[in-house]
This record gives sequence, C-alpha cells and structure tokens, in this order.
Amino acid sequence: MLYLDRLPGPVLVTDCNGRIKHCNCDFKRLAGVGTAEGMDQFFPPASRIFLQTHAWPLLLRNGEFSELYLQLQSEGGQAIPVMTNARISEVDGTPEVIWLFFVAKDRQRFEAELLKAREQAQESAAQLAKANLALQSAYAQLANYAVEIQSEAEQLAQLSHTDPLTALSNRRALSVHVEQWLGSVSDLACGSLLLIDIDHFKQINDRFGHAEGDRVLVDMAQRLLASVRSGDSVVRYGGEEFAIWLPNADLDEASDIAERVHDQIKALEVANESITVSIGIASLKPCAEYLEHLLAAADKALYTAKAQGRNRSIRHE
Ligand SMILES: Nc1nc2c(ncn2[C@@H]2O[C@H](COP(=O)(O)OP(=O)(O)OP(=O)(O)O)[C@@H](O)[C@H]2O)c(=O)[nH]1
Repeated sequence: MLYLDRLPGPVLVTDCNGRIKHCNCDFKRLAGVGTAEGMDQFFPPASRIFLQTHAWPLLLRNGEFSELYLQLQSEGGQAIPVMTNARISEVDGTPEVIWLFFVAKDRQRFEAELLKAREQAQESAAQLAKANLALQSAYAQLANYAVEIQSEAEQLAQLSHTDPLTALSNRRALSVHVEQWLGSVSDLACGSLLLIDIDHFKQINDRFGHAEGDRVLVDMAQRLLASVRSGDSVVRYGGEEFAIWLPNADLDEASDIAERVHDQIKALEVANESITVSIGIASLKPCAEYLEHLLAAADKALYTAKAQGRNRSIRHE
C-alpha cells in the first residue's frame, strides 16, 4: 500500500479482531515484519493485557480513541514507548482499524525526570521538616537557657542583697529600700532609721568564742524582726550593727519601736548575762535629705547613746 508508506510514522491496519491487514515501512522498521497474523505479537505482555482490557473495549464502544500510552516491541525484544491513536472506518462495507503510533521516548524520559524531581522535592521537604524540628528544639533549649540565666541572675541579685549569717538584708538592700521610698512618697512624708549596735560585743567573742558571738547575732536578727511591722526593713548593717528602716514613721513612732527593741532583747542572754543594745534614731524628709545624711544623723545619735552609758536610745533632733 503505497499511500501508507508515504505517511510520516508507523501505521498498522487490522480488522476488528486484531488480525493484521497492512503495515507500513515505518512500522516494519520499528517493530519488524512479524511472523503471525495477529497484532498482539508486536506488544509485550503488559501492553497486550492493556489492549484487551482497555483499548479494544474503548475502540469498539466509541469507534476510536486517541493518545493511549502503550509499548511496542522491537524485533530484538526491546520495549518502545508509543502514544497510540486508533479509529474504525469502513472500506467497501468492511470495517477496518487504522492504528497510528507516535514514538514517545522523550515523554518517557520527561516522566522519569519528573518523577526524579518529585522524589528530590519530597526529600528536600523531609530535610526541611527535619531542620525545622531541630530549629524548634534549639529555640526551646535557648528559651530554657534564658529562663535558667534569669533565675541565676535573680539568685545572684538576692545573694548580693542578703547577709549569709543572719539571712537578713544587707546594707546594699537598705539603700535600695530607702531610694525606692524616696521615689514613691510625697514631700510631706517622713521615714525613720534605727541604727542598733550591740553593747560590748567584743567581750562576748572574747569570753565565749566567735561561734557564740554568731549565735547572738542570729538571735538578735530574729528579735529585731519580731519588733517591727511588715513593710519595715531590718538589715545587718555591719559586724554587730543592725539597722531598721521604718518608712512613713516619724521620730516619735521610731522611738516607740526602739523601746520595743530594747524590750525584745531583754531575754537575750549569754551565760545568764543580759545583752543590751544602743540605738541611734534619725528621721528623713524626702525633699531635704538623703540616706547618707540619715545614716550620719543616726550614727551621731548612736554614738551619744554609747557615750551616755549604753543600753539606751538617743534621738537625733
Ligand atoms: N562572732 C562575730 N563577731 C563579729 C562579727 N562581725 C564583727 N564581729 C565582732 O564584733 C566586735 C565589735 O567590737 P567593737 O567595735 O569594739 O564594739 P563593741 O565591743 O560592741 O563595743 P561597743 O560597740 O563600744 O559597745 C569585734 O570584736 C568584731 O570582731 C561576726 O560576724 N561574728
């Protein structure tokens, strides 16, 4: 059939049972001449099944199909991917099927490349998800470290404001308390300070030992705490010196508290001997004075209390 040989591509003509009637030169070059009369011989097993179960039913129902993906088989047994169009037409009253094949090696390569690209994309996505998880866990760890550092900083700040022996606040904390008060009250407010020094403390150490001296300091701290209201600050100011900051207390109120302190420590004894303290009292008005002046005034009053025979409170007027 000369006109079939002139067509640009492999063409096969069969009857409606797949018996070969003609094939052109391009088809023979591609799949060989064949040895049997059925077209099945040109297809590998998988494509034969596909032809029987899908292509033929489609063709017989619709009279044609297009772009079905099949595989032909070369004479050497090699699979050749082809796109296939087929149509039933009548020639002299007899139906015959024309099969057109388009070699689709490129499509197969594109599909393989596409598949590979998809696998790579999936792998990248998995790696990204893994990296994301690692990042999240690193963030969580970082947040934990931040919390730990914050808590350590708070502990350090606490330690730097605490006297290790008595667990009272120290003199650094006193300035913080007074400064805070100065920043928060009106000019008319009045705060007072008691500067308390244990009388003849050196003798306690000398006679009963340093450990006993320490016990007295700890006991003293407890009694001072018991003498004040919440909101007042008891601090260990130095060796055997304590201070009580009384925000919003004037000189009279502070003197009352000093008396309470003397009462509280009456029961504090070493070897049946009572311990006494001397107290200097001074008051502060936020508009005029600051902590150094307050401490200087209380210290002056304390010195006077000692000079006047100890075991007493003296007010700085
Ligand atoms: N056990 C003990 N003693 C301390 C501590 N800090 C300071 N001291 C002692 O406290 C004593 C203070 O002595 P002084 O300054 O002479 O005062 P004092 O003996 O109380 O005399 P007056 O204040 O004049 O009544 C010294 O012997 C210090 O060694 C401490 O933490 N523990």
